[in-house]
Amino acid sequence: MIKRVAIIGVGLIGSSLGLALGDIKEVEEVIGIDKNQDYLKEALDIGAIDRIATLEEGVRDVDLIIIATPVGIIKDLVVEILPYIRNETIITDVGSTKSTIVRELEGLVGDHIYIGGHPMTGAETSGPSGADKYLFENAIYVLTETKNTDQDSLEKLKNILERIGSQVLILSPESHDRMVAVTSHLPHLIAVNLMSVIEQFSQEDDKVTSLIAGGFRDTTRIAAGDPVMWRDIFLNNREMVLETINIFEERLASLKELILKEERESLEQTLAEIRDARIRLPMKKKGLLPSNFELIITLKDEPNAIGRVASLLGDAEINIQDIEVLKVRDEGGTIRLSFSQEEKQEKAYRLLKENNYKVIKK
Ligand SMILES: NC(=O)c1ccc[n+]([C@@H]2O[C@H](COP(=O)([O-])OP(=O)(O)OC[C@H]3O[C@@H](n4cnc5c(N)ncnc54)[C@H](O)[C@@H]3O)[C@@H](O)[C@H]2O)c1
Ligand SMILES: O=C(O)C(=O)C[C@]1(C(=O)O)C=C[C@@H](O)C=C1
Repeated sequence: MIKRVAIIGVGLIGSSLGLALGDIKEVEEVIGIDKNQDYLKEALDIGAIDRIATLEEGVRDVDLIIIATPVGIIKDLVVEILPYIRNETIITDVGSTKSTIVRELEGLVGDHIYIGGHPMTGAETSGPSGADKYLFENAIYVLTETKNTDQDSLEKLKNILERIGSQVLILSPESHDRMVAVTSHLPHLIAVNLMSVIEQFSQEDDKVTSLIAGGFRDTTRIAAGDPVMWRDIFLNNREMVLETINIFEERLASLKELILKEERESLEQTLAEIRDARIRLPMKKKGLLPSNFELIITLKDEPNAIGRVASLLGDAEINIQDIEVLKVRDEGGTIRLSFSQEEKQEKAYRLLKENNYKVIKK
């Protein structure tokens, strides 16, 4: 049974895991280790960890060690802790890339147990201030399996991750890296590149940014992500990322060609095929994407309008996963609420209707 957990790196993912695991009855203690003292204090204040420890002392007598630092230093940290830990302690990490880390660590850990992990959920913020105990609810959590994987430990880890609401998907490190190159790493690169284009335009005319609407916001949110984390991801999954960039460049070149040659029909047909593929994505089913169940609510322009919605749902113990202001007008505004499960969306919908809110499901 996993009773004591040490988290190395109490940033966004580490603290979110601390909050979620701390809620499990059998988990008696969550220990926080970090090089950043402010983050450690913050993690302690929000209840993500029960106490702060040094690397050497914190990992000595725990059942599970989670390494939640940038990818580039995971291997060195594991090497550093090996002399202090018990053989049966499970070591895992949450790094966004897996092949290199798993290959290197499996060669290094000897009789110790290491299982690679990667939660397919997150945010563009860093540190414990953005931590969310519901981050893993209904989200895919990848665990890697190789011929060296200890099956009992894999099962134990899978079990505890399911207890915090994740859907565990077991993959080889290589297929994980191939898939995330296109679902996560390429999107980040595109967001960053798009952001750099608007930067160039806004240096010529600063009014450009005032024309930003939903499309730009939706496609660039992740460009605010931590540069160290993303540097490590791109360099660690270099080959796969380069392969997806090549495919992206080819696709962009053919779209460019259609526009250049004013090929109306082909352009429309290509756009229609891509739109259909986007609509077919399993966004609302349990699948490779975290579910996203949304409500759109129109509010009157009055003080604390959003606060009242939040309180109404909070009092009914319905957790709002995300809240976004879509439009603000003189007569009021529109907000979008996201929930992690369809049942929560349904419960919130009924409650808001009963309280005479103008609300639609998405
Ligand atoms: N942010 C996301 O959306 C997301 C999602 C899934 C996985 N990940 C992965 O999770 C890991 C952590 O990302 P995050 O978003 O929580 O970043 P973060 O910056 O919020 O947290 C990283 C933490 O690691 C600590 N750290 C760095 N070097 C350290 C060292 N030598 N010793 C001890 N602590 C050290 C930092 O002080 C910080 O608290 C990364 O490997 C990232 O690839 C991130
Ligand atoms: O910001 C988010 O919403 C995320 O899900 C972050 C995200 C992603 O976009 O794929 C970023 C990197 C991680 O390794 C996993 C998740």
